[in-house]
Amino acid sequence: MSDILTLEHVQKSFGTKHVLQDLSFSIPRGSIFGFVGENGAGKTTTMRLILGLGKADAGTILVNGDKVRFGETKTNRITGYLPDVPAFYDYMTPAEYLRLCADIAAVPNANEKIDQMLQLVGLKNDKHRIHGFSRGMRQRLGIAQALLNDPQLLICDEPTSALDPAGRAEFLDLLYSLKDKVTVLFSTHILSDVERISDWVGILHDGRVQACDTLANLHASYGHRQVVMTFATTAEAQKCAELFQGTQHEEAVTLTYHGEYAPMMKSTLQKLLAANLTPVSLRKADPTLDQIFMEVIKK
Ligand SMILES: Nc1ncnc2c1ncn2[C@@H]1O[C@H](COP(=O)(O)OP(=O)(O)OP(=O)(O)O)[C@@H](O)[C@H]1O
Repeated sequence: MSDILTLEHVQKSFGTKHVLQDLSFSIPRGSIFGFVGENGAGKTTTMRLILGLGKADAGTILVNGDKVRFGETKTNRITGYLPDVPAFYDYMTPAEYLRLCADIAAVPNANEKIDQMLQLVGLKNDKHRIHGFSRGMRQRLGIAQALLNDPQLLICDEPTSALDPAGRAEFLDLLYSLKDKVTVLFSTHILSDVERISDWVGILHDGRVQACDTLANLHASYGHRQVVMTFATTAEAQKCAELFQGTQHEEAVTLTYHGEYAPMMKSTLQKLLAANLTPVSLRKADPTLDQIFMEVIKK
């Protein structure tokens, strides 16, 4: 089976508010899946349903082929969870805290495992207590805790939103380093984080996953692919803009294209040579995930 998680026609309302209207998507095993949506789109609600912490009004959720049932924790044996604001006993050292979690979850070879996890997330096994930890260190301790039971699926709810840029970069590198060990589902509204480490993306909007694909396929299906050329003179830029029906701004010309870059650029360069036009710079400008996101949610 290639999908670690499948949601089919999941619905969830709070009173009259239909948060999840018809949610269907799957997460391929081994991927780093970026679950994106605006604030209030329903990302946390979805994660709580996957963990059996909330009750869906309709639909099916399968983790590793097993049905998730509200209040039952069977599927959580293979799931690790990092909540948006992880809570710890601040008076403990990280090793003491992990020891407590390992005891509760009956993790075998706990001492060895705790050392491994602390090393993995870059925390020291020393006397420092959690209350002095930065947010980034807390997130990393949260990952160590979530990985204690060797999960197959790691779920992280907005793990980077409270971190500064350096802490975010560090945390994303850590998530990326887990790629061969565990499938990662992480929610965020920071699209550059998704571009940085995800290979799959699901875009949640209006209670549905509106697009779910590899990042590469989303780039191929949405947005305008563009090439920006600059010339030494505006006269040359104007000639180029006329030749390719591009958009000119002073010495720069933007060309929009469809399909593959290489064949398009070969024929563009041939036409430029034939017209005796020599760009002084040439830049491929593919759409960002922000642009793709805006296009998907406006559909
Ligand atoms: N227990 C609840 N009772 C009532 N409304 C709720 C409850 N939980 C969530 N909601 C509402 O459901 C909607 C989706 O919330 P959710 O926290 O899932 O969104 P989110 O995508 O995680 O947003 P954020 O990025 O702000 O965390 C919000 O409008 C929220 O107010």
